[in-house]
Amino acid sequence: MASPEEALDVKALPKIELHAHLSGSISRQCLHEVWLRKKAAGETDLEDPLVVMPPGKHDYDLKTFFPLFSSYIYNLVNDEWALTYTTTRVLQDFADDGVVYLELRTTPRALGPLSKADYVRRILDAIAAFESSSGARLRTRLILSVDRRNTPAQALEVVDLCRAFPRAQVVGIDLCGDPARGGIEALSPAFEAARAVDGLGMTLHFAEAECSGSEAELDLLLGWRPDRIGHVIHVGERARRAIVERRGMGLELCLSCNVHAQMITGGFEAHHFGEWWKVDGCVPVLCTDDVGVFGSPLSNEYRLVAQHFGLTKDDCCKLARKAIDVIFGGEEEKERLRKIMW
Ligand SMILES: CNc1ncnc2c1ncn2[C@@H]1O[C@H](COP(=O)(O)O)[C@@H](O)[C@H]1O
Repeated sequence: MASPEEALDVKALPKIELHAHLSGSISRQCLHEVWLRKKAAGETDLEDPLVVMPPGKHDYDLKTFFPLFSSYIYNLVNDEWALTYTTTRVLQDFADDGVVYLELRTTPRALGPLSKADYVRRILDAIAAFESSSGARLRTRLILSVDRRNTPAQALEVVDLCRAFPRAQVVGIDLCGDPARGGIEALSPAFEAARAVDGLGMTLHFAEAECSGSEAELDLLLGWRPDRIGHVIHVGERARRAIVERRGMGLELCLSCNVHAQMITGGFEAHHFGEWWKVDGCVPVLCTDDVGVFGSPLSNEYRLVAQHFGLTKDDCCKLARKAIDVIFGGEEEKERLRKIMW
């Protein structure tokens, strides 16, 4: 007889992805293709991505992970063509994995002649082109990220960009980046300004590492009144109570990322998904974070929770559907999802 997890086709299950970083979601094969083209054109001295990030290597910890972007991926995906090519491939990969709604997040970067606003525009163009030509059920909205390294002025620039694009396209703002980087009090004015933007959702990387899990930091972040929080690892009793009391807060939980990056100990069984998934008052959502780095597509995250926490087919379908409550994409999109999600 089939076990409960065998009975569920996790790939065919219509799924919602709410925590995916664009640059971290690009597959190694796709990076390799970008590299091949740039190498042939004499446009890059970088090493082959398949050498820098060998297939099958997923054990990047927080020390080795962030430099992958600043010293490698950002230097390879550094022009309009590469941005469009990689974005389109990321969308195709999510669609192929059965994702029907995606909130993709990215940190606006100026790329040569492209301003940060152009960067956002090119990604939105790629999304529109994909939606009109692919035939996939995937709908994608954008979240703009503030990196913890950003100055207060740069963070305000991200808020301005959020404001400048229609809510049908840019639906939220995020705080991401290396959690070892402190000093985020300086970013408060930006997040307070973001809170005042009509209809803009807010999600924050939250208690990702021990150094970013102090009561002072968590109080500060909760004071910005996020709608969702990501990772939620080093959370003390007080913050846990505050989260539950908010009622309906989305928790973006990234099992494979947390295990492979050794952000938690004890493997999948010890993941805090096990504590949160039955808690009344918040909405845990399975997410991939950086599927290009950690190698686990969203369908696999559902397989993992079935395997390690005994979720039945019905539990998995309910978990997937529950995410509808915390998307930033608006009522019409929620209605569409209610119709197509099992
Ligand atoms: C452990 N997981 C994580 N924690 C914190 N920040 C992360 C992250 N994974 C990715 N990023 C953030 O996303 C950027 C790359 O995508 P974009 O250039 O924005 O598309 C990284 O530079 C990092 O700041």
